[in-house]
Amino acid sequence: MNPANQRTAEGILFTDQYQLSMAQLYFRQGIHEQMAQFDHFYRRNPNYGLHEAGYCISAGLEWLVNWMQEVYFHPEDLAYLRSQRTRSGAQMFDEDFLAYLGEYGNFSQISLHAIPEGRVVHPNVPLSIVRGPLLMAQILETPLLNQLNYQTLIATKAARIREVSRAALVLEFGLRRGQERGANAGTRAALIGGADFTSNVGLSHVLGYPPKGTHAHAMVQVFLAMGHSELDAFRAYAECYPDDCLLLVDTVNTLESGVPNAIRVFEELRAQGHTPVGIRLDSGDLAYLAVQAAHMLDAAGFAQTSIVLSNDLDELSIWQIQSQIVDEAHRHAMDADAVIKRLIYGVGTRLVTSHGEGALGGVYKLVALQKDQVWHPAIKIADSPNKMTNPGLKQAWRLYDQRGQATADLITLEDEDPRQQPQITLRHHSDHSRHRTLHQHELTWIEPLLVEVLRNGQLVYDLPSLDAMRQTRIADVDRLDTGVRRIMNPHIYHVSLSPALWDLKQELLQAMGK
Ligand SMILES: Nc1ncnc2c1ncn2[C@@H]1O[C@H](COP(=O)(O)OP(=O)(O)OP(=O)(O)O)[C@@H](O)[C@H]1O
Ligand SMILES: O=P(O)(O)OC[C@H]1O[C@H](OP(=O)(O)OP(=O)(O)O)[C@H](O)[C@@H]1O
Ligand SMILES: O=C(O)c1cccnc1
Repeated sequence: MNPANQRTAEGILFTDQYQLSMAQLYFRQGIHEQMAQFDHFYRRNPNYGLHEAGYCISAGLEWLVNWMQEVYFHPEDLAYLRSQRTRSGAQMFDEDFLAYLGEYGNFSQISLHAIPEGRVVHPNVPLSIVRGPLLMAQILETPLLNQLNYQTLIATKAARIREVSRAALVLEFGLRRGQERGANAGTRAALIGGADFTSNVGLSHVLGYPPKGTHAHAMVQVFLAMGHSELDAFRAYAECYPDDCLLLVDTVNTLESGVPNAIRVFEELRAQGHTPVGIRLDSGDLAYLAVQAAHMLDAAGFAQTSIVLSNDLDELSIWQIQSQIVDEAHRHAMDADAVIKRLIYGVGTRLVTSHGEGALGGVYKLVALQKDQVWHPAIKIADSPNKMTNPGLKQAWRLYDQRGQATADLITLEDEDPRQQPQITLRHHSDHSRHRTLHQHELTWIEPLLVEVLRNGQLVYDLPSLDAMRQTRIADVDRLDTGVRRIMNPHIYHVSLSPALWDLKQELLQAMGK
């Protein structure tokens, strides 16, 4: 794509045609500046092939906000819209509408509340709430969903990989397999969700993180093709990077050639006063080979070296590898924890492509419209109770029990504050027979989840650093019951409605004859 086209495709036209069609209709009706509120939420946790996840990790907000602050209808965007024709050949978008977009077609009147990046989030809870003139709030639907859905999906996958990897480091290796440039967003989300570092150089630079990496089979193959040996290749690498020497040992034969050659080179480095970093295994039975290699490295006095494992890994294979390592280590009278602690998982394809579940189904629904200065709640009727939206202006809260563990999320109307209520009733979002009551003394903390991010287009929130987002994620995951954290068959975390919100929903449904 040439740079001019790229700006057009990634600017304000990074939306669906129907948003623009509706925008013109609102303009024609004279309701385009009527204030509207849309909630963004998802209905179920991703299912990565091991049953639904127990939670998600929110991500993508900073990039969305940056985008919203940058884009507007450039003259060439308007010229393109001017060139669009209806079936009868008439101009699709009228001049007065285009002139309006030219003057007001930006997000400077939009206010945004959102759950910060790195936080644990749950189905049906508004992750972001957009309030602003109907026309621009409508156009925002597609780009907001695009950015928040993907990064949240990948951050969640990374959190699951983090969960099973325990003390081992996780490196994100997915750039070559990601969905083209979207892989950059995937890298960022993976770092928020659980990867410790990435091999993606550009993104590491953008985020202020050191990129990490080893070497590929190609380097050893080059030496072999030139009539040299694997040992020559390793020596050349060690000479180039004496203090960063991490060798891929499976090009020829892992245990017969790769590991012994690496040990020879490590001994040479040690003799010169350098500390070798480790080896990488990229094929075969990674648990068996990791323990065998650890045994050989220990015997040669390199117990501190790392062992990187890669090859189509995901949370399930890592889980299996960790458990097999316990057995393999036992067989060699080795300390399994010590082996696991020196492991580094390089995870690419299955992380950035979210293997098992290719998309997060986040939606953006109109929940209120202002008329004559008064907000009127809106609801979307659906055949399935699960698909009915929660109407009105809202806030979301997290309730922590006596142990400080998150026990439920509660969605209330905007003017409700459960912190002021002696007892809190939690209603199931669709089943009227299911509710429970909590008293304040049963809780240690009631936390509002949404923060104000944009007020009339102005940033009013201190965007946290990547480190801060990761600390947030670690603290939030720690406050989940272990049952909710499980990577398969997790406990269902309760997301409830306040009685006032429940009543409003019922009122609207009845008014619509449901
Ligand atoms: N101990 C293990 N437990 C669970 N999965 C593993 C284990 N070791 C490797 N795997 C996974 O098994 C899959 C295939 O391993 P396999 O042994 O066929 O790799 P390979 O020999 O490198 O084959 P290929 O050359 O086709 O990549 C990979 O996804 C790898 O991550
Ligand atoms: O398996 P992933 O989780 O996607 O991790 C990234 C993979 O990319 C590389 O393989 P590739 O076959 O592309 O090149 P190589 O010659 O370096 O092995 C690397 O060896 C990993 O196996
Ligand atoms: O540095 C590595 O080992 C690496 C980087 C990208 C993909 N696979 C491996």
